[in-house]
Amino acid sequence: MTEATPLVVKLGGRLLQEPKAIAELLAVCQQIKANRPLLLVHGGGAQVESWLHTFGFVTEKVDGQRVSPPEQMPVIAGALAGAVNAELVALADQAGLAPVGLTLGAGGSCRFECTPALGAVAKALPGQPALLQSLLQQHFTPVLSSIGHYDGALLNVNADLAAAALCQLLQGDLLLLTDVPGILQDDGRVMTKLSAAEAKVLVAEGVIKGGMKVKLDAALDTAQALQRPIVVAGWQQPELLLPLLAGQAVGTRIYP
Ligand SMILES: Nc1ncnc2c1ncn2[C@@H]1O[C@H](COP(=O)(O)OP(=O)(O)O)[C@@H](O)[C@H]1O
Ligand SMILES: CC(=O)N[C@@H](CCC(=O)OP(=O)(O)O)C(=O)O
Repeated sequence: MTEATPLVVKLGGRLLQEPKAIAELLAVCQQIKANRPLLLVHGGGAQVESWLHTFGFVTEKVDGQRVSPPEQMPVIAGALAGAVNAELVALADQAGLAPVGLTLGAGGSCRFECTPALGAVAKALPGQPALLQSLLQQHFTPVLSSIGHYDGALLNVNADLAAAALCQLLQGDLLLLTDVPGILQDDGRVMTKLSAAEAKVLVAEGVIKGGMKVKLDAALDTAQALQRPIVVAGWQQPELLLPLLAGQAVGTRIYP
């Protein structure tokens, strides 16, 4: 990965429920930020699930994406753009990252392509880079939730797809951190490399599915758009992130 190219790191929601792991990861982020601009994008699917149940809603996912009726959006946004974003900003501040909490629509950073079959769900597309570039130039760390908006209404975007759009916007590198050490074969081993053609076969065989299929789509789309590999890796071993960024075989590198 090139020096001074912005790095977009996506954190899955379950990481934010592990205080020790998030503290260790943010300490590594501080080291990364000493060398290159850093932007964090977070999920929070587990937190959304818990909030929706507390408010008496039933919720389901279709192909890894949450069906989001508009009447559930205040709760979904309350969890993602409210509690989870504010908590991550607080922890990132403590770690010295100078964070700025934002949603995807801030400064027109993303545009949105709605998926009406799933309710208020949308895919994010790259929009205007000026706000994020200006924050990065001033050494802030933008911290984005995956909440968007269109026509005055809130939208729920899968956080991997949100990170992909932001990475394409900034022509950056993308690191998708999740609760498994990479994309796994059916025997449980991590695949160190994966091409678009190989991925197609593994999806057809049902080896890659659900949330990992969405992550794979986000990675392939970005790898194709920027003609550079995208990494899916685990957050459980933050000590491997600096070697990963130095080019060592950690997690799964996805090639266009
Ligand atoms: N081939 C695969 N390799 C690894 N994980 C997979 C695979 N297929 C499906 N998964 C599932 O995808 C999950 C990661 O996606 P997701 O739950 O959306 O993570 P996150 O919340 O970090 O975005 C894994 O925990 C696993 O249950
Ligand atoms: C449309 C859609 O599926 N939105 C996701 C947004 C959060 C997310 O992606 O969280 P993780 O990264 O922790 O899975 C959701 O509601 O769960």
